[in-house]
Amino acid sequence: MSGMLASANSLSEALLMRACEVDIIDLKQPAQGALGALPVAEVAEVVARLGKHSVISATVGDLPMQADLLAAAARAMAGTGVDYVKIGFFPGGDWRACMDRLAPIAGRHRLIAVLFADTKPDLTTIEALRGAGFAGVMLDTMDKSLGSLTQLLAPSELARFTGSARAAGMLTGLAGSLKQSDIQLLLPLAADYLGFRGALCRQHCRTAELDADSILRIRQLLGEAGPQSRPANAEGLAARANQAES
Ligand SMILES: O=C[C@H](O)COP(=O)(O)O
Repeated sequence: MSGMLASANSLSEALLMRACEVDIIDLKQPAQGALGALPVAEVAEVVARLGKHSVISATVGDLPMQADLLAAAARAMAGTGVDYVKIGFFPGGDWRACMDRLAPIAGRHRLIAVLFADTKPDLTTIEALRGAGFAGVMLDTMDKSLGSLTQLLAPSELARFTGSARAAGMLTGLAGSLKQSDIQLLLPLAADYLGFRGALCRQHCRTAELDADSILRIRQLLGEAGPQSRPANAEGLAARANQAES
């Protein structure tokens, strides 16, 4: 069984995600890239409003692989109190130096490394990430125009990724323009979570408005995770969101 990570770009989107009972509310600004960041103050506000009852992650942005820059961004985002800080490992730069610089932060906060399937990452990186103290590793896509993760990598390659991450004792996540139809294919891989943004939005456009029915449908396809009954449609959801607000 895999949980559902859903990317939200504001407090109001995060409240909707909570009402839909997603497992991880992932704070990011999709308009600013694959891992576009929200301002630290906005993330802190969402954590203050939802943090007690929700698991929250946040991205640090599409940053170049410069150790000092990444460490400062990770430290600032971790300071908001989010449960997980997601850090993209983009092509170029010195990954080893970045991991070394992030290791002391990983000792105090849960860091998730994001590798990009469309850059053909070397899976031996997973072992190095574990050594640096990262809590998890996720596979996503950098160029959203290339199609979904399942179009870029064969099931055997995805299984090699989730298997390596699990063997390293790390949390595993899969994402990258995933569609509802990808879920059945990915569930046997038993990643800890599947991540979504585009598929939760109108016209499957990751910068567009969220579509509550799509969120609920994906939640349903991933199986019942929470103890409460889940609203079945957008009207039930609106009632739940209003309760959450009050
Ligand atoms: O972390 C998950 C991502 O936000 C996935 O975004 P996407 O479905 O638009 O590729």
